Amino acid sequence: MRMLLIHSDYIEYEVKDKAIKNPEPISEEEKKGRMDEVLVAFISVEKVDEKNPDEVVEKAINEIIEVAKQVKAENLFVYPFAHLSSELAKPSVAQEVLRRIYEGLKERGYNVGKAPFGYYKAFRISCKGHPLAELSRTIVPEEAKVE
Ligand SMILES: C[C@@H](O)[C@H](N)C(=O)N[C@H]1[C@@H](O)[C@H](n2cnc3c(N)ncnc32)O[C@@H]1CO
Repeated sequence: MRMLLIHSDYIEYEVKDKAIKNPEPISEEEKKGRMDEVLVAFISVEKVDEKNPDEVVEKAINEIIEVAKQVKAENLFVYPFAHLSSELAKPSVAQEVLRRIYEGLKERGYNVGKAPFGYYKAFRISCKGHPLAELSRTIVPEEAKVE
């Protein structure tokens, strides 16, 4: 899994079109969204994550929370983003992994937003620009680590 973490004044998105055959069903109000004072996690779920989705979900949640504490962000935003890797997991696995990350962050008491899965989206983001405002993380299951 590849994550790009951007501490932002705001993130806003607008759904434009379906990008896969069966995108996540969304309501009218979910076609646009905005969150202010937020740590945005752009996430590409990778093929290697299919070896142990449980583990990568847990690791991703912990990584995001660690950065949220460092930058003192209370709002989090999970953004499915298929552009951080050339070895993407199939959509069904990716959607479930992202859903579990979203739910796990909420369970840990954070205010969490998300962008819909499976669409082309326009988005605007305002990065805060401080030294920890732009971070990336790579997460792989233990068994995928080569000696
Ligand atoms: C396209 C761009 O504007 C938009 N931002 C976009 O990326 N849309 C992606 C994700 O929402 C989702 N998606 C599919 N596979 C994956 C994956 N392995 N990991 C994450 N998301 C995925 O399906 C869409 C098409 O790949």
